[in-house]
Amino acid sequence: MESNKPKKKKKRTNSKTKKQTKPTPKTETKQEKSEWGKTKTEQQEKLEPINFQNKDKIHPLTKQKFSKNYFEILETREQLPITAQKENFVKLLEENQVIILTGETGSGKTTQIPQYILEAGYSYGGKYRICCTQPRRVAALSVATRVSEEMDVELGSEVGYTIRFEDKSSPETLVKYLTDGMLLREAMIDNNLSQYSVIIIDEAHERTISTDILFGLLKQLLTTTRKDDLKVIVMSATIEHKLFQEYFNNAPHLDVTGRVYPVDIFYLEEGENDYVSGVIKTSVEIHLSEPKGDVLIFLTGQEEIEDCCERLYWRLCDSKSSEIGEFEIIPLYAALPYYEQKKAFMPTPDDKITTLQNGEKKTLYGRKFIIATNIAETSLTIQGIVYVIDPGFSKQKVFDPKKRVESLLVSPISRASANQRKGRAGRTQSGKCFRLYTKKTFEQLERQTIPELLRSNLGPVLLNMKKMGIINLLMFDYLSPPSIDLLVRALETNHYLGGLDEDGELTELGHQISSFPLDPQLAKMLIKSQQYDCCDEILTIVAMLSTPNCFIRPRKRRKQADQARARFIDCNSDHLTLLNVYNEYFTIQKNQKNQWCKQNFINNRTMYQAVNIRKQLFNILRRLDLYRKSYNDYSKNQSLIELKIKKCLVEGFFMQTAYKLKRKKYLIVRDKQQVLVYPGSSIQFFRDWILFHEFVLTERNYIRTCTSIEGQWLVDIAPHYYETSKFSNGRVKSALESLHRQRKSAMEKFKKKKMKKGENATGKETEKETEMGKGKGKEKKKKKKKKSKKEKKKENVKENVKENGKEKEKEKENTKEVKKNKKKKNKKENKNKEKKKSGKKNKKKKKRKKTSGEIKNLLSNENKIINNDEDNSRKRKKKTKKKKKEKKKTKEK
Ligand SMILES: Nc1ncnc2c1ncn2[C@@H]1O[C@H](COP(=O)(O)OP(=O)(O)OP(=O)(O)O)[C@@H](O)[C@H]1O
Repeated sequence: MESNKPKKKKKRTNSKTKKQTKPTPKTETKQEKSEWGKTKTEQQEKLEPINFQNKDKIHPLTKQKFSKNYFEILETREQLPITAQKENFVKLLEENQVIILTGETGSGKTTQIPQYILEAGYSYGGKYRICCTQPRRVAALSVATRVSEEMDVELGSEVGYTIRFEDKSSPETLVKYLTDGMLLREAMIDNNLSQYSVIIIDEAHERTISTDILFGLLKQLLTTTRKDDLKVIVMSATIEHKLFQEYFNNAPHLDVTGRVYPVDIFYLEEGENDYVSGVIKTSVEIHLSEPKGDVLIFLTGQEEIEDCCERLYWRLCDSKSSEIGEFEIIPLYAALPYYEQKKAFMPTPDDKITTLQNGEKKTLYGRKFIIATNIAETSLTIQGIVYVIDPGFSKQKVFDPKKRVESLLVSPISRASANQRKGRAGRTQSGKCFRLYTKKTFEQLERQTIPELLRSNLGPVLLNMKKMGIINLLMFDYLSPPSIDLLVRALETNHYLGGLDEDGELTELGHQISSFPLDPQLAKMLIKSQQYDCCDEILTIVAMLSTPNCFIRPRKRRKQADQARARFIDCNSDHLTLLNVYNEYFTIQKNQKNQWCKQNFINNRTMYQAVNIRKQLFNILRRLDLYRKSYNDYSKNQSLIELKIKKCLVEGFFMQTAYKLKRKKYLIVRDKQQVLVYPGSSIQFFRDWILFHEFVLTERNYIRTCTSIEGQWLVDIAPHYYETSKFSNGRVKSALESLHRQRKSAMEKFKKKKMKKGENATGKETEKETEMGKGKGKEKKKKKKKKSKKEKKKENVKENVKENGKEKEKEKENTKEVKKNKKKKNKKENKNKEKKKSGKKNKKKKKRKKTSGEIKNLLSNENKIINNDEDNSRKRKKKTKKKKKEKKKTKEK
């Protein structure tokens, strides 16, 4: 991975073309033929080929001498099967707008095609870029690194990459590798993708949501705004090219045959039940008996990989053979930070030579075992990989639009995936692929992976599509159209969330949500956090939720791990437990963090990643002017902030709630699915209402990462979602009805108290009552508000908690009821007069008792906030006064 090329100290001076570094869209292009497949534009006549094989051996871009490394790599590049097709490809590109390119794994598509396009002049003297998408971050990064070496330039200059939370490109960049998700995000800002002259969609067989939406978007651009000056190439080793040819108006197909090194495939004779044990057994056999070469193993997820790493380590150590070669076991999955992922590309341990009992000398090979998810399945070349072990499974997203639940299921891979996995061997030398299933099983696998668009929750991507200017989502030209159910559900959830208005148009909130590379629920939580005065805490929680589980629970030390974890636990909330972990981690000194993680059974990598993500999210929040430092100090005022945090969680996740049936057994609110709280949850007090982050489908239905909430918050924060008319009869409906009733009476009482206070202040109680009843007291009320500072504060806090406009509705309802209950009120008011006489202190106590006893819901919590806020502000004022006095004294002295 690491470049052997000596690092340049000085920046090179740019050639003439370099002056036009910042790519700008070409606006004046005259088209001779606008028909697809055969276009020749004015631009194409202006192609400026770049000659990398000039006689002077001077680099055409850097204007420096080529390095030695360049020529060495050039030799291997020239042996790639794609080299024979170079001229053919360039000619096809000249004549067509779209090309479908297929070719064996390792034939040179990803690394060579962008270079051919650049050499042919499609950067138009540096005005345009060529980009190549990858479904995975690690692939984008490693391929960009390789191509920068092949082109003999620094990574980040002429060749760069952009992945989520990381951009290594510059205005000089001519060839850019980026994830398909990042290209989509770019399309949200620049709908025409005008900086690119050629867009390559690589690994098209993966059919990720982003790739599929890009297909539709590019097709639209090719017939409208970019019909004259954009070219698209669709590439893969394993696609059904005809499907793409038809979709892109009979675009030509170019197939690159042949590969450099062969790969032998081995199947099991009988199926393997426990594939992880199968992997360990095969790995040990390879290490003990196979010739030199590293091993790449495919498993389904982080936990499985970490577990397998540990088991394989002990199995190799316990190996009966007296001596074995050095070995290193390296995990590789998406959540690892880059410096950890890079270990997969580091050199293999050295061989050892041992003398056998009969005096013979034997070489014990050093070996690397890389245990990866399917992030290593496509585009990657890891030098030294000779053996691939493929158990035939991966985790796949499955969304049920009726139940509204998305889960990751361990499922059999497709034949296309199996061939990609095999293709990770035989890239720099010949290889072997051990499939831990029978040949018959292989033949029964699906040909292609089912497109993600057909089996995922489209909610997160929908706002992005809107932002890209796709007006009618139902009529969008999908390569494989998703079901109406999926689309309607996505529209509906975004509408409930407030991202889309009644007409399906993006709201201001929707625009803000789509600015975050997050699920809309998480983004909304972040946006709303300012309102609840807990930006810092929510930033941390969102960052922690965007990383894998931070708690480690090794098989042999589970008890110790659980004891260590207990320190962080919040008995009512997994979210707050995560916050506790992060807060403590943050206070630990940098050089002691690793040790602290070990002691506390916390995954250091996860924490490192959370810190990084938090920084990025903080920057976005600040850029949108939505960040406000949390006013209260969490460590000092925990219960108040916890309340605010929980309400803020409800702002994002009010659609993911459940109602208690039995202890750990809940019913998902809208969909009536019975679920259990995940066994590892921190929650110990199982309240009536619970909010969850994830639905996990294993042999049972679980909800994971939960927080106990007050039901009243749901009807207060999302009354539109919790309208009882939307629920069928049952427990949940009757619980909600009772919540709505409580809410009404709570508001009524709240109103009354407000009124009473006002009346007490002026001594004209009955007058106000009647005026309020008639709805004429607004102006007088405003004047009184000005008089009373305390009341003002209360209202500010209350406004924060309520949703826009809801308060007005509540007031209307209340004024109607005030009329009806006039007589009752008068009686109570008389009682209150008596209470006032009995002194202020008693009065306060009684009020608190009354509210806590009668209203367990929102109102009591609001009052708590108000009271706490008041107390805090009083304390603060006292403190500042004291400080001022002290300062004065010191000055006087
Ligand atoms: N980092 C690297 N180190 C050494 N050789 C490499 C590296 N990357 C690529 N190669 C060489 O370049 C060849 C072509 O790689 P490339 O990724 O372009 O193939 P591909 O056709 O796109 O394969 P796939 O379909 O698997 O993505 C590899 O087979 C390998 O020989």
